[in-house]
Amino acid sequence: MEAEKMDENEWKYHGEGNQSLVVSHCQRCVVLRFLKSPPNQNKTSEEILHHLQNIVDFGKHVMKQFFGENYVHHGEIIQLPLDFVRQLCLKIQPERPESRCDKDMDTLSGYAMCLPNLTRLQTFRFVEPRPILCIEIKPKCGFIPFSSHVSQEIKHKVCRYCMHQHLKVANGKWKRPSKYCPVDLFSGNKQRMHFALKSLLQEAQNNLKIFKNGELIYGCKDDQECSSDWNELARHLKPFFFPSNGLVSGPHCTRTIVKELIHVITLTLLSSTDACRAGDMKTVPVSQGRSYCEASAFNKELVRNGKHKLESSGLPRGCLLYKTLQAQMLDMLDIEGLYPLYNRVEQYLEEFPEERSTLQIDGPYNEAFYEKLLDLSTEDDGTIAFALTKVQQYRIAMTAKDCSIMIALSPCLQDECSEQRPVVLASKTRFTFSVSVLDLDLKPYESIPHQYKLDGKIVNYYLKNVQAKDDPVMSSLFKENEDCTLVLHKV
Ligand SMILES: O=P(O)(O)O[C@@H]1[C@@H](OP(=O)(O)O)[C@H](OP(=O)(O)O)[C@H](O)[C@H](OP(=O)(O)O)[C@H]1OP(=O)(O)O
Ligand SMILES: Nc1ncnc2c1ncn2[C@@H]1O[C@H](COP(=O)(O)OP(=O)(O)OP(=O)(O)O)[C@@H](O)[C@H]1O
Repeated sequence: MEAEKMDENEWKYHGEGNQSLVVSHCQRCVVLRFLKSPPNQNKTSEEILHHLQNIVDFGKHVMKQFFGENYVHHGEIIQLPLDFVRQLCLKIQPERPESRCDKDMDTLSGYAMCLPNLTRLQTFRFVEPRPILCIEIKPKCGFIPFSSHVSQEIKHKVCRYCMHQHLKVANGKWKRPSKYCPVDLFSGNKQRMHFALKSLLQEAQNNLKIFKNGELIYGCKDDQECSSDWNELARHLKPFFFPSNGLVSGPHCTRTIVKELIHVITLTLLSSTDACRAGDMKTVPVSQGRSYCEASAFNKELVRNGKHKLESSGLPRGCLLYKTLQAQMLDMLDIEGLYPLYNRVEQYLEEFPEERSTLQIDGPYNEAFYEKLLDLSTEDDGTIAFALTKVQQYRIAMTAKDCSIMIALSPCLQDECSEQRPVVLASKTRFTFSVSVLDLDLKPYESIPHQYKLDGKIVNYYLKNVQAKDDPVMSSLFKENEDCTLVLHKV
């Protein structure tokens, strides 16, 4: 891309999260990703460049090893004319959701990341006439903590996402709780995965978005403005799934189309389209801990029907969900076991601040950094080296718990499908597809105390307001002492 010929009119607002804002090119399959920061907390150009370099290095040298070459797109840093960036910022400002405007896009440094547009198929450089559907899923944490450091029994039974839902609804972040449970999605069991995906379609929150030809057609633009009209969605999807059947309509048709969509997403999520270095590394056995969440609506339904055994078929080793789960499980000690180790590192840094760079706390995220992550021992020998390895592994796990998966699908005729491109079959169509992972920015070392506090809040809220209400004995105990934020232990 020629930076000097940049024209803001060729770019449009695409989306944003808490840390970055993304614009897409109208003709080419690329996006620009800009960092964001709170007003009046602008970083210097050098700091922005350093941050972006860290993001690229981390994707290239670390996350590619965990996820595989094809799934990760680390992108490159681009220096843009400041005038272009300022004009672009003005142009897209009206498109931005209000809830994201507490932070401003960086317009002072001129640096951004240039990445492939993952809402397009990865084999095409230019926007092409072929219709493309893209499903973005932010799956969140797919396992129940197995660490012996966990102090509350509930954490061994109910997953963090399901507990967190209650706090989020109470705080007004979402109007309704979602029935989605990540442990079902990561189970590898098709029935459970179908249920999880259907729940995401019912209440997308910030966990599901659907794009058609690069445009958002389903999901939340804003925390307030969510599109969840299945009839409208089916209207968009019909040409993809039933290209020659113009007559089918009505609720039955909507359900059929949504079912087809869920089926195709499940198959692509279970497909293996890449190998990776860490794939051969023995990380954490998926069988550790409980394989289902007690709060999952799917599980509750089974229990209601007198069935008590939830199946988890396990994920195929090569699929992106498996790799994501393995990376998430680098959180072996849980934040409760990790926090004292973080404090050990902090204490050491207080004594030897000059060691911060040798310890690679803030990078560089290179081959040496990756190599140190491979030590999976959990036996604490009291050293700073042990504490640091666990802290860095925890940061990787947190990153994998917050990343998103992009599935791009394009219908193809039988003779069009080449052997190089994976294909997935729906009942009336076949699709070529690509699966990628995005938002792999390493979570900051400094966020660990926040994680510790948030964990306590989520669990306490759940115990006090949800579990206690389900349990008459607990409920009366809480009523007797409304101030009690302390957690009750089983006797
Ligand atoms: O802590 P969580 O699980 O609420 O995750 C945060 C996300 O909230 P979510 O629960 O997905 O709605 C949150 O997403 P939203 O901004 O709420 O869409 C961010 O992704 C946040 O990451 P960062 O700290 O900005 O890098 C995420 O924070 P991290 O914990 O990943 O740092
Ligand atoms: N390479 C890409 N291709 C297409 N769309 C993208 C790409 N990168 C990001 N996006 C879109 O932009 C949105 C915001 O990007 P991203 O998730 O990286 O932001 P973030 O601020 O880091 O997120 P978070 O809030 O999770 O920290 C994504 O949800 C996705 O829809």
